Amino acid sequence: MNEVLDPEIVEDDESSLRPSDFDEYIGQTNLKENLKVFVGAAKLRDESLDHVLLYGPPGLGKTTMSMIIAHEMGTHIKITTGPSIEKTGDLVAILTALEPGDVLFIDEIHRLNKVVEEILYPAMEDFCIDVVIGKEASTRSVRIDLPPFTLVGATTRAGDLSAPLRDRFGIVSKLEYYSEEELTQIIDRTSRVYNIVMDDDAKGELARRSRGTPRIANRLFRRVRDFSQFYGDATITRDRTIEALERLKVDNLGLDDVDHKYLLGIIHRFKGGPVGLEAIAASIGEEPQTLEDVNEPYLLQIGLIKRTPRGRIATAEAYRHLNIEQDYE
Ligand SMILES: Nc1ncnc2c1ncn2[C@@H]1O[C@H](COP(=O)(O)OP(=O)(O)OP(=O)(O)O)[C@@H](O)[C@H]1O
Repeated sequence: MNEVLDPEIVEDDESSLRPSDFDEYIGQTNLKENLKVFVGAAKLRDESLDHVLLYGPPGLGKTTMSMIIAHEMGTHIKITTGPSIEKTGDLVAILTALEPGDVLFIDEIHRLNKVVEEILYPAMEDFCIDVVIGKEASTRSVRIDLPPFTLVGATTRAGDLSAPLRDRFGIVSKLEYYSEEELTQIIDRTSRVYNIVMDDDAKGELARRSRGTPRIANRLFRRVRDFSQFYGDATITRDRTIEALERLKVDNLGLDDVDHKYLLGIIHRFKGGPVGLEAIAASIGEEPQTLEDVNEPYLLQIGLIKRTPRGRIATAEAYRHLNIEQDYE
């Protein structure tokens, strides 16, 4: 059973697409194969799994993987987010309601406030918490034992985690962007779940334009399906896929409007860089944090930008992709 503790988290259309066990989870092979061993060994010892930290760009399957861990361990998962745990009392309430072996998933764990975070240290290490009760002169600290549980923390910014918190995770793993082939398999699975026929080359085209990210592949799949159904196609073809994606302003590398604004900003306003993130963000009216977490990792991965100590640079590849002549001075 999944229990969502944060009212801001909405179980959307995505939930029907989530793979439920290791075998259905496509890609992230290294992480998956290692977790199979750790889960299997914990089950043999009849213990809870050690705490797991998953980091990497959004939409790569951190939440999905934490649900699979709970499923494979034969336990329940409670889902919440760092910013929604405002007071120590909120966390104490969550921890004391856990059943033995439960998985507690905290998304955006880097956004936990310091005081709340400190409660987690003994909870993770010794399965206990110290709670202060009473008022003024009569305050005393009471130790509450917790059942053994597994904390799965997810973050897009592992670097923002404090060292004491990071060190308490026994398993730390980065999720990588998916290859075109893996995304094609994910799209194939999505088309079967939705019972929609899609040509193989249409799947390949969609995979190429999904920025290595399953969540984007599934979102774009739904939009392409809209176009195809609206125009009465029996199957989704490559031509329809390209037409739909062009209308959604997703180019042949999967770059969207914001990526284009970002690259054109560096090239036209800052002569190709180097330029600091804050300056680019201000010049195009976007949030620096979103650019850093969402846009830049993919642009770096496909080699359109470089990060140097003096700032971001648009590479020759970026000029070629945007069809702009590079002006060497
Ligand atoms: N390996 C995978 N195989 C098949 N589908 C996947 C896989 N990983 C993710 N998905 C699909 O992508 C969607 C997004 O995944 P998920 O919500 O787990 O990402 P996330 O990394 O937790 O993102 P965020 O941190 O932004 O919440 C899921 O609903 C699921 O349908």
